[in-house]
Amino acid sequence: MESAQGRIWAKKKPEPEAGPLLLVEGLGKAWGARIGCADVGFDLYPGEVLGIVGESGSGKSTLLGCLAGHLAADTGRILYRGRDLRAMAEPERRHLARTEWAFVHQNPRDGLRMGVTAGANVGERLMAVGARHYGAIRATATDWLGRVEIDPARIDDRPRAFSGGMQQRLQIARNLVTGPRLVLMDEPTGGLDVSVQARLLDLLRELVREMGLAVILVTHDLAVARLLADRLMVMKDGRVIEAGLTDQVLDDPQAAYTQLLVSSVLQV
Ligand SMILES: Nc1ncnc2c1ncn2[C@@H]1O[C@H](COP(=O)(O)OP(=O)(O)OP(=O)(O)O)[C@@H](O)[C@H]1O
Repeated sequence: MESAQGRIWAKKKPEPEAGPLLLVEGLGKAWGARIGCADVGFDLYPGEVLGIVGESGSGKSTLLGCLAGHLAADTGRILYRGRDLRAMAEPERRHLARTEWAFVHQNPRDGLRMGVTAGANVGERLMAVGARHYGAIRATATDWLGRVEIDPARIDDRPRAFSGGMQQRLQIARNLVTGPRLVLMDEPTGGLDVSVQARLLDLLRELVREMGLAVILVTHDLAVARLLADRLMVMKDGRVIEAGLTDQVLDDPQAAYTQLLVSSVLQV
């Protein structure tokens, strides 16, 4: 997308759509005799943030991996804008992942190319969706570094010269620059100092709102879920045991397990 100024803009508000962006039904994956996740179902509308919480081993990563196509589910349907991802040919799915989806890893090293500059980390995503004009790509990368509060003067530095918080912000810029509709996030603030986490959460909240992103956010941190998520799904032993509006689930949990989770009796 090129504006009159020759810049590439990624601030894309999704046009209103009738149905959910994502509709998941009966999703399951076993690891041998062990349940990874089972019978998971939910919907997600444009602009909505769905938090997935639960203790370690409850199936959050397995579910996210199945949604992202990193893992092959055994059962169920994943309908993205009405099309079943599990029935989609791999090249088409990859194209979708590149153009409409994004994945923010807990460890920025998993989502960045550490051997190339910050500018190239952002710019190569634009090139992957067809941008070719070097000046426009660099201008957009510069804009995005500013948006994620990295000094644009550091555009030619490699990510390994950045702090953990800066690396995570760079990973976010790399993911959002192409204006995806759906972003999967796996513990995006995990492993960061509390003060760094707080600023990153503010930044994520602003970007999600401004870009109208739909987000699936896996976190074990209920404070993070409270800040970012509109709705919550609580998982235990691979199954969804409670779901609802975030405030409802956290302030008035129905399942005994959620009550324990909220009262922090459980170590999550
Ligand atoms: N690669 C694997 N091989 C075998 N079993 C696995 C594998 N990955 C996950 N599991 C099992 O699947 C179940 C769900 O694990 P999963 O990692 O999805 O939970 P989680 O909620 O993401 O945990 P955490 O918060 O610790 O990442 C667990 O019983 C786990 O032992």
